[in-house]
Amino acid sequence: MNAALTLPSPAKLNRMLHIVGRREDGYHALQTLFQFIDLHDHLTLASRDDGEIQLSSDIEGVYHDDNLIVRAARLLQHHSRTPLGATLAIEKQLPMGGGLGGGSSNAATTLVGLNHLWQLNLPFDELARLGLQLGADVPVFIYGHSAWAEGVGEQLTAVTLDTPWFVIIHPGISVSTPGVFQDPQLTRDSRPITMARALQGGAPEWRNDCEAVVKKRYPPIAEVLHWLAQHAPSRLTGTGACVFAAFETQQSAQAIAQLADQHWPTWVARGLNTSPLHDALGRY
Ligand SMILES: C[C@@](CO)(OP(=O)(O)O)[C@H](O)COP(=O)(O)OP(=O)(O)OC[C@H]1O[C@@H](n2ccc(N)nc2=O)[C@H](O)[C@@H]1O
Ligand SMILES: Nc1ncnc2c1ncn2[C@@H]1O[C@H](COP(=O)(O)OP(=O)(O)O)[C@@H](O)[C@H]1O
Repeated sequence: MNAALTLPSPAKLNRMLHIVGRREDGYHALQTLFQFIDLHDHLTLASRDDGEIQLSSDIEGVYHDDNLIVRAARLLQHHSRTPLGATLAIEKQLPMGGGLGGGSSNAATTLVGLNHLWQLNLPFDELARLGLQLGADVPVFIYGHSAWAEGVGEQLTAVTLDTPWFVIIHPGISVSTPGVFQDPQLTRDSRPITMARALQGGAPEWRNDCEAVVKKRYPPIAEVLHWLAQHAPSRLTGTGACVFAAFETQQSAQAIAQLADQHWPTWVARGLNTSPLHDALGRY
């Protein structure tokens, strides 16, 4: 194996998420604010000359060929027609299917990392277009900046958000994203707002339109939202299952996290405006 790159693959939060329509293909038009947090997986990538793509570490419950890391590597290999392959290893910290975007982030880190390792020099726009084939949230992880997103999340405008400390709680169950989007009771007609309005923050704009349906379908998530709301405004990220609240200081976040941790897996993480992936890549 040639020299390896080890890169972080961070999580995101949806600070707010509105559903403003439904497209003809059944996908929903969103307005959302994405922010990265300093919680991440680690992906190690090494180039190989035989053209093989191998993920050397398994993720429980995900077949090798279905893994977004493998799919992203194969997609880039095919697109660029490189004769090179890669050996990849993932050290997973982020819970799967928790609304933290771990799978999309892994795909983005793979695309950005292999673009560097294989010396393809493809621009981020091209990687983002490729990444969108793998998941709606991949492009934001490619560009690596907090963003206002529209469409299905692919129309991105970089923004600068406040960077509080977040308490993030996993209610211990997984949410079916298609189930939430198919629910007849889902709010899908929120009035579109401007980015400027969204950036003013605060209620009523900083809400997640998936929350009502998710609470109805998954009582344990309703319980966590209710518990956390006793301490600070609590919100769902993406379609869940994770729930978060923002705190001004690390100490205040840690105090609440200690209480939550007695019942549910809990993390304290700082909000970021640039992705740790891009910070790390700059060091290579
Ligand atoms: C809504 C978000 C916000 O970040 O939720 P999270 O996945 O992060 O929780 C994402 O954009 C989700 O993106 P992603 O996770 O890639 O969604 P997919 O797996 O492609 O979607 C699963 C299914 O949900 C529905 N779906 C998804 C996204 C969307 N904008 N409209 C939809 O209707 C579609 O039925 C789709 O087949
Ligand atoms: N490398 C990967 N990491 C996480 N999930 C993956 C990966 N590859 C495929 N998946 C699949 O994608 C699903 C969504 O994962 P994830 O992106 O973590 O959740 P979410 O979209 O809720 O934030 C997982 O349940 C898993 O089946």
